[in-house]
Amino acid sequence: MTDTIYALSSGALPAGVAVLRISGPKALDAAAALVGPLPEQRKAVLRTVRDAQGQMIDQALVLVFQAPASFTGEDCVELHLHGSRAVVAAVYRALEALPGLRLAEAGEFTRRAFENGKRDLVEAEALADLVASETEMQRRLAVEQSFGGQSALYMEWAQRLTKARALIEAELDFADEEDVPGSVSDQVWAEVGDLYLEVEQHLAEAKAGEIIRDGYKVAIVGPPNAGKSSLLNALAKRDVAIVTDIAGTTRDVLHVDLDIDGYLVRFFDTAGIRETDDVVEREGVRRAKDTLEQADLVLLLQEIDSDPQQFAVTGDAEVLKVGTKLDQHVHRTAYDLCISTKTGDGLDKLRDLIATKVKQTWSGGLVPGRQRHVHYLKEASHFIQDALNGTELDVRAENLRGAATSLGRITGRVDVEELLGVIFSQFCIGK
Ligand SMILES: Nc1nc2c(ncn2[C@@H]2O[C@H](COP(=O)(O)OP(=O)(O)OP(=O)(O)O)[C@@H](O)[C@H]2O)c(=O)[nH]1
Ligand SMILES: [K+]
Ligand SMILES: [Mg+2]
Repeated sequence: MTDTIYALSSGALPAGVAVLRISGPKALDAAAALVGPLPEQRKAVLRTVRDAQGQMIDQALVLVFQAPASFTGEDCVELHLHGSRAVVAAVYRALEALPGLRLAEAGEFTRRAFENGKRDLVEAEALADLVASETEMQRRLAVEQSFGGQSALYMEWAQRLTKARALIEAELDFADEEDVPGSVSDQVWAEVGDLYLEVEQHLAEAKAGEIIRDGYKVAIVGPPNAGKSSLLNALAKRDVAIVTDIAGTTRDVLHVDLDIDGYLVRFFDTAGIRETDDVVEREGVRRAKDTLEQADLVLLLQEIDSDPQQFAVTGDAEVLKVGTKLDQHVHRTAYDLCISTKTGDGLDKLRDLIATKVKQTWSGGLVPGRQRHVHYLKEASHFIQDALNGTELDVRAENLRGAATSLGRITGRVDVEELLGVIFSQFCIGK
């Protein structure tokens, strides 16, 4: 029999309330052992929680969810206890003493929800993202993927592919017979071609998902003493980086995460880029160049009126030229923007500019949320491409099956053969 599992589902203790969740075949018995007769399901009732000796542990709200109408799809009980470490420890001890019960492993409730068909993989991952979300956009993306149409989109694509395959296979089977229309296949391949474009378009938005989840990466680069670390500190509003008038102060890459208009933006302060014999500084410069290449946006800092920088900016990130120490110079048009960290001049404008840029990265629609999704989407796309370019009809059909299977792996739900049954029941070839 499946173990019955329990764990704290709410946050760190102490807290006003601690929600302890019990799930599995013995959940109801276990809860009854602690609180006596259980309330009617889905009705919160106050009960006294006692240990096996009858000693009172706490008073708690008890909520019963009977299978399958629960988060995990199993019998579930929630105890809303007072959120103290000692209360929770005492309840854990009481539960541990019951046969067939054990503490849940990380993610085990959600895993059971998946196994019992309550959520697919995309929804389960998105739920984890939602719980971990810190910015408004991370929340929105997670909600979109958890309860929006992400899974339905992949399911629909798999369905279209499977239908196309069924039609192609039908043509193979009935090729010699007169009663099958000569070329449904032109139409089928045109539709597969449309689908290919849709998948590619969706894949092209993978970057947006990555930026929302992992942050929009802004590299602060430039020659030594340009004021890079001063800018990082000004943005962070605290002394994160060491600032001195010695050129070559920063060596390690330092970063600060900011929430700008609901987006996670990660600023990286780097070593001033220059030729140097100093081994440590040279490593710093190498890291600075690395950071530059991986950035979504580069802030190229330079003191106004100083000699133009001597290094090439590589990578495909957009570059903003920022003139620094505006308090000591007059504004020059050679820069996209001029700032002074001393007076704060231009900093709001810089922030606004970055906000505008990061907002352009996601329009709020469905985008691949994770590397795992991107992997299978690319796999599906390759299969579709091979199907479109192939010559042997049976090989082409097999590629269509491969593509549908890849899509099915994203949600972990789409059983291609099952889909085939659904589709075949809708048409009447060979009837
Ligand atoms: N007047 C003025 N001085 C500034 C400003 N920003 C930075 N400085 C000064 O310029 C010097 C270098 O500043 P940093 O922030 O350390 O420059 P950096 O680009 O990080 O330098 P490295 O890490 O050595 O590459 C320090 O003495 C700062 O006080 C500014 O806006 N106005
Ligand atoms: K410096
Ligand atoms: Mg510095």
